[in-house]
Amino acid sequence: MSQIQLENVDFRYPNGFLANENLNLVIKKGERVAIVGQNGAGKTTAVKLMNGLNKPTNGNVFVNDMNTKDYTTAQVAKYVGYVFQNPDDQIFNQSVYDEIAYMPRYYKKSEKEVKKNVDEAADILNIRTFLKSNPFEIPYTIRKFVTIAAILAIEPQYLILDEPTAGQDLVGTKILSNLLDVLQQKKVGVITITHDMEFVTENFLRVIAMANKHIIADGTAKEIFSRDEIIEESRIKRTDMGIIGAELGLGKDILNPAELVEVLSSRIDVQ
Ligand SMILES: Nc1ncnc2c1ncn2[C@@H]1O[C@H](COP(=O)(O)OP(=O)(O)OP(=O)(O)O)[C@@H](O)[C@H]1O
Repeated sequence: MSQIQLENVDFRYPNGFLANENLNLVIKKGERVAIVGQNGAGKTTAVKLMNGLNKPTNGNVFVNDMNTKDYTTAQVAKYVGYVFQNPDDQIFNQSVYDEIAYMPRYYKKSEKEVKKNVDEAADILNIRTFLKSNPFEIPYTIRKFVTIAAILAIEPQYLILDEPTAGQDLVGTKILSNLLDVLQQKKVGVITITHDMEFVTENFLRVIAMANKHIIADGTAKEIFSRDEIIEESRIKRTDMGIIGAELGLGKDILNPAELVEVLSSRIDVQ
């Protein structure tokens, strides 16, 4: 069965610090999930469990039918690709082309297939003009797209994005939204860690809120944002439209401008 499953998972770092406690979740093929929550809640630690970079110290993580404990990270990462929060932790090749080609070559694809993977991934991220560039000489935001393309080129079943919109302007954020649409068509699941609630409410139906090592809520964006105790405990912020809606007493689950306008116009009609 194609899914990621965390079953009673704890993760303790080698220094003894317990970063995740009793995590349980299932993410199905093609699902889009946003993981939100306070700094240090354990979000990055948790997603690294999903692609085998971290192995649970208690419980089990399954990717499809593979228990990650029994496989190398490279074997798991073929199915679940993780894009690092900081591109400089990921990039090490001297050209953008070689950086994107690295994993397909690692998996012993022919150069013809490698080129196809590189071109496709570069087109989705709008970075074809940079293929010959040295990745260390291009802007940070483009470097971030290079790292996403490098993981996309593996053709994973799931893509994990860690803070993808950080530092991106409107055009960059639109390229990311377009990426999500392309991945949806290809039935590739997407798991995003983000502090950008506008990005969450515009692109994600399912939201997992974390606080202090735990998953404290798992539901639709509407369910999560309408609950004050979840917002407070996970220290997330409602969207600007959500704040205005709540201040006006129009409810706590308004997510975007269209919903605010809809609620306001229905009130005006009634009067
Ligand atoms: N290698 C490590 N060794 C020990 N502790 C670590 C290590 N990496 C992270 N931690 C600790 O684990 C906790 C969870 O970190 P993690 O990066 O998973 O949080 P996060 O929710 O992703 O935070 P942020 O939003 O700030 O990125 C933090 O207290 C962090 O200091």
